Amino acid sequence: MEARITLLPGDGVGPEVVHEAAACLTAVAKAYGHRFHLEEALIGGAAVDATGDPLPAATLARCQASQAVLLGAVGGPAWDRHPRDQRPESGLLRLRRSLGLYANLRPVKVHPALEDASPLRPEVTHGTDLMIVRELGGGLYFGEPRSFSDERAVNTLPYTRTEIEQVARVAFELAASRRRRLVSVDKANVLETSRLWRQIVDELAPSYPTVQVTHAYVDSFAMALITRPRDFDVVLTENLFGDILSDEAAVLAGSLGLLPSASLGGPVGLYEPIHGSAPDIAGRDAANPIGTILSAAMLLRHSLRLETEALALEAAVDRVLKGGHGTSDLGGLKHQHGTRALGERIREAIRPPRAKGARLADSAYAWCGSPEGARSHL
Ligand SMILES: NC(=O)c1ccc[n+]([C@@H]2O[C@H](COP(=O)([O-])OP(=O)(O)OC[C@H]3O[C@@H](n4cnc5c(N)ncnc54)[C@H](O)[C@@H]3O)[C@@H](O)[C@H]2O)c1
Ligand SMILES: CC(C)[C@H](C(=O)O)[C@@H](O)C(=O)O
Ligand SMILES: [Mg+2]
Repeated sequence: MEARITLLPGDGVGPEVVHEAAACLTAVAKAYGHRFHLEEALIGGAAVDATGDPLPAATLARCQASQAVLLGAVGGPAWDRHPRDQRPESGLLRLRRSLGLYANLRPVKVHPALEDASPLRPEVTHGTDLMIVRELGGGLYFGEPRSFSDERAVNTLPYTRTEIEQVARVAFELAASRRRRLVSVDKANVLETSRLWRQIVDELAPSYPTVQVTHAYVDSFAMALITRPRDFDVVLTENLFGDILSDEAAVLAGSLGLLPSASLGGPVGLYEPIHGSAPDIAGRDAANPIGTILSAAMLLRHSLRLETEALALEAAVDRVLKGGHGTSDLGGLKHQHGTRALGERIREAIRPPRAKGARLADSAYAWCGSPEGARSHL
């Protein structure tokens, strides 16, 4: 197939990790006989420096004209004092909103080769396989009124029935196609929007009779997530809670650099690692590219509907980790590499279709749960 994919490298380690993931997409295209047209555009601080706008109109137009977007990260100390609409992060938020993306899928798996990479005990983390479904288009990030002065600052946390229902349905569908457990995380003991959230999740539950639904308060859930992660399957939550809980969940996996994400809901999907621009290691060939490479696998699966190719890329990552290869953030692995060398190893591990020993679906990172389930409500 032919596909147009926009690359948004962004800031800090963004260009380094996107470079490796884009090369993986090219390698998949070659192995499987596709033509991917990869075109770069500016976003974030890089775009502010070049144009004064963290999401230039040309970038948005290019994203809208492609089938999928792969983003690295935005932000960094150079832009921290810029006014809000010229901050790199505001460009990313505008992009998510403009593309109509409301469901952010953040899978968290603990790879058997990385059980010693986490500060948590392997008895706790072993076998963890979660899907965090984070609402992405509403809540505190976008709520009005918002204001700032030296004496008083305001943010607002609104949610409408429609916003809650549409993301909750994605989570229910995913749960139905996975291990049929859904935990909805809120703060209904304090927040009105959380009360509505809980009410709507309960209203939807009878339509998904196979799914066992529970509710949890975000404070105690934050503890449960890292003390008994195997108890959870799909985790549904609002925008800010999902942001925080997914970084916390990275501790289970072994590094923030490992976790991918897919943002869905509109005609064009956005794929990005959950980490930021990592200014402390930027430009040193030290960033872990796996989160971005696994995001590229999600892109193949969700936007291009190339499930076998997605599995092939996930299997390549799996094989490289099993061989003891990683970046320096993955403590305990035998062979430590830079970003580029690890990316190259992963590319070389991509197997063409029907290759001997490909065993794609068996890899530790293989998607669990039918993407069709998620699609039916997107
Ligand atoms: N989606 C995004 O673009 C995104 C996400 C989060 C943060 N940010 C922005 O990034 C900037 C830095 O934020 P931060 O430092 O709080 O968070 P961060 O995620 O950039 O970094 C947190 C820690 O994790 C490490 N880390 C992150 N990615 C890594 C990787 N791929 N490999 C190895 N280690 C990795 C970093 O070195 C750092 O020690 C801020 O401007 C923030 O707003 C952007
Ligand atoms: C950079 C920031 C706006 C972003 C968010 O909060 O959504 C990031 O933390 C993320 O997790 O993608
Ligand atoms: Mg975040």
